[in-house]
Amino acid sequence: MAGADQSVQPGAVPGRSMIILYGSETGNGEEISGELGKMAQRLHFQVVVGEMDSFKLSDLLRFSLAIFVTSVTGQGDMPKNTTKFWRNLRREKLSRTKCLAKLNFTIFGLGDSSYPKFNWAARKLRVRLLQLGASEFFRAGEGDERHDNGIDSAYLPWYQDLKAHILASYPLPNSLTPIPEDVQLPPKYVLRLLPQPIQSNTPTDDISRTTNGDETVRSIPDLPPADLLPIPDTYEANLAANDRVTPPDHWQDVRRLVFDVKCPRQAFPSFAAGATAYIYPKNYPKDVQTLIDLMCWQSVADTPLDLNSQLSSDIPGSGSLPSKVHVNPNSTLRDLLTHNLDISSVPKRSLIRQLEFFTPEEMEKERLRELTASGNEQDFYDYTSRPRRTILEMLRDFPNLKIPYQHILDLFPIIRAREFSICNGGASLDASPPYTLRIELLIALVQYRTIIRKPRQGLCSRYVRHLPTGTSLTIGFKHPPSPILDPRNGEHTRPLLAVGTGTGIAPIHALIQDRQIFTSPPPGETLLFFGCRNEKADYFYRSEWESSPSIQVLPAFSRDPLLPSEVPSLHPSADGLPTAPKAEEGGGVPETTAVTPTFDYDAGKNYVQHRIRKHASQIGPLMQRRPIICVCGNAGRMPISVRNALLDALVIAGVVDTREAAEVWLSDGNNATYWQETW
Ligand SMILES: Cc1cc2nc3c(=O)[nH]c(=O)nc-3n(C[C@H](O)[C@H](O)[C@H](O)COP(=O)(O)O)c2cc1C
Repeated sequence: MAGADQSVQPGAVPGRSMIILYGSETGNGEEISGELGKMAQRLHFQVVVGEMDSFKLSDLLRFSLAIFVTSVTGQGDMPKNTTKFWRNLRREKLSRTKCLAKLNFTIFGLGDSSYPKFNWAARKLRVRLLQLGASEFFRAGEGDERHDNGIDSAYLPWYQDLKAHILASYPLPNSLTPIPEDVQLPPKYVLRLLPQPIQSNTPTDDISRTTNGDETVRSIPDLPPADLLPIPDTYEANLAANDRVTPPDHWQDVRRLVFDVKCPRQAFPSFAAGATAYIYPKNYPKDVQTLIDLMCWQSVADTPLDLNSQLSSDIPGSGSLPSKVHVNPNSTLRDLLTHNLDISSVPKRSLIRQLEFFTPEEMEKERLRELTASGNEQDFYDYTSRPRRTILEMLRDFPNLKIPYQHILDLFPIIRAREFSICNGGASLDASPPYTLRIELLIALVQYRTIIRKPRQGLCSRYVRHLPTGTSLTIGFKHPPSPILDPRNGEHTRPLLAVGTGTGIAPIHALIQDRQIFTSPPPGETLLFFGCRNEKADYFYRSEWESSPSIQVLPAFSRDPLLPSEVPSLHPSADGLPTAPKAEEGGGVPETTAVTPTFDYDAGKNYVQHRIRKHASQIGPLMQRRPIICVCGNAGRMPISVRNALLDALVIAGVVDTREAAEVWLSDGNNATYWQETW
């Protein structure tokens, strides 16, 4: 086993223990927690890393230090895998105690500053821990996805400072020094083969063997196998439609997927607009075979693995496998690589750091070290994220690197479920028996050329592209922490001010259909700003909007030629705004001198924010009737530009006098509900 002799059992110093708890939706927080865990091991801590929900409050007090890492989801909400922990922490009866007085903690938050509630999860958690008497042993850190280098911009310096602080404040005994980076830590999970070769559960008609002289040649199927994995809280779904909704010559392939699901109806309540469905993509058999050949795993690839024995004793409750790895009985290495391990994701720093132990070649070791060295962030970015290089491609660049199959669970990331907003609601959720639920998704397939001119497809996009109708797959649902529409309170009569771009129209469409169920009293009016590229290519649901009298749509086609009358100018007062009567003339729309227009990156273009400013006088009265405001679509600059435009609209329409007052007005839940879902 290459490099295994360098492995050292880190001698944890008695009384030197650390717990790292994370809340994470898409894996960024989990990745950071893993890195912090390795740092703690090198500093001779006995360390435990796990999701917040896998711990009890009392567990915390058994450790000398605790590090919390959490991202944010929804509208400033805690991630799903913190729900139980957070509920316990917030119990009323704890408020009168200092029950965490013995806890020394620090916290790192992951967020996106385009959301109004930036890093709220970490901030809320920190405040509560302090309320309960815990001490902060090191300053809190906050990462921002919007920064040029994403979360790393704040995380990397925070990590370095934290390490130095721990070494200074919790010094090692004189006899010990930190375990150097070039010494391999023992793996957390070690795979073994089952002693008796049993037939793999991979269908033999999928992978047939033919004999070519002495050699056995595997014929590799084109598409991933259809076997379903035993994933808790998921349901079997039948793919009823997989239609391209953009014209074949349009740059983007957008699919409408329809699933018929057999699930207890309470698993998907009515009025669930804002809910998402998640599906698990799979790797393509050819890629899996390439990796097997590269790593010389041919002789073990199809032998069932012993997945029932204790592979890890590290994480309480994790059992034998990492909690997110779901397997069928008698699974093989090939099965794990097909269904569970994300070999086509961009390699993370933690993976690259470990790879040097599996190549005997000094040049390769050096290059791997160089990539993750402090100060080399640009090189790392240029090699990994910029060209969207995959793990498989990276391994090809290091021909002497051979990973022992036993270590793969420790190295490769786990394939995560991909989450999509459900785009239907109301009566359209009813399915014909034997199914109980019909849901629809609108998915833009990810395909592009990178700077190294390689065509790229997202793992899920590639999986969905060729998925035939009639395929059974595993599907799960997530509901927003609080419903957008609460039918008990007559919420449907509130006006809806929706801003959607591209497939961001999905949750808005679901909400509109949910509202249409009501007839007496009927739903409130809907004003929809919809942004897309071309009127003829990606104006989703156009016919529905046009045939519905209670919905007014104001589309912005960013790539279609603008009519001269529509060319937005830089100043909002000249931005095609209707000439407003003076306030004293009874028109209620004041002069616009108080407005500070935001000269966005998009000046001179035709985006939703321009439409919003242009139609400010229409938005004003609607704002005064406690609207539900939904902003959905691409993350990036859109959500901020839209919020700025809405603030301008409040001033232009005379609802408030200044931008500052508009900020206060829009943040007050009594005036409007602001619901943002951008990705
Ligand atoms: C649906 C959704 C909602 C989000 N809501 C917020 C939010 O309210 N505030 C914030 O600061 N970041 C928000 N984010 C950004 C995430 O916190 C950020 O992308 C983070 O890196 C995700 O880390 P994770 O992979 O560990 O979940 C949101 C992201 C998504 C996809």
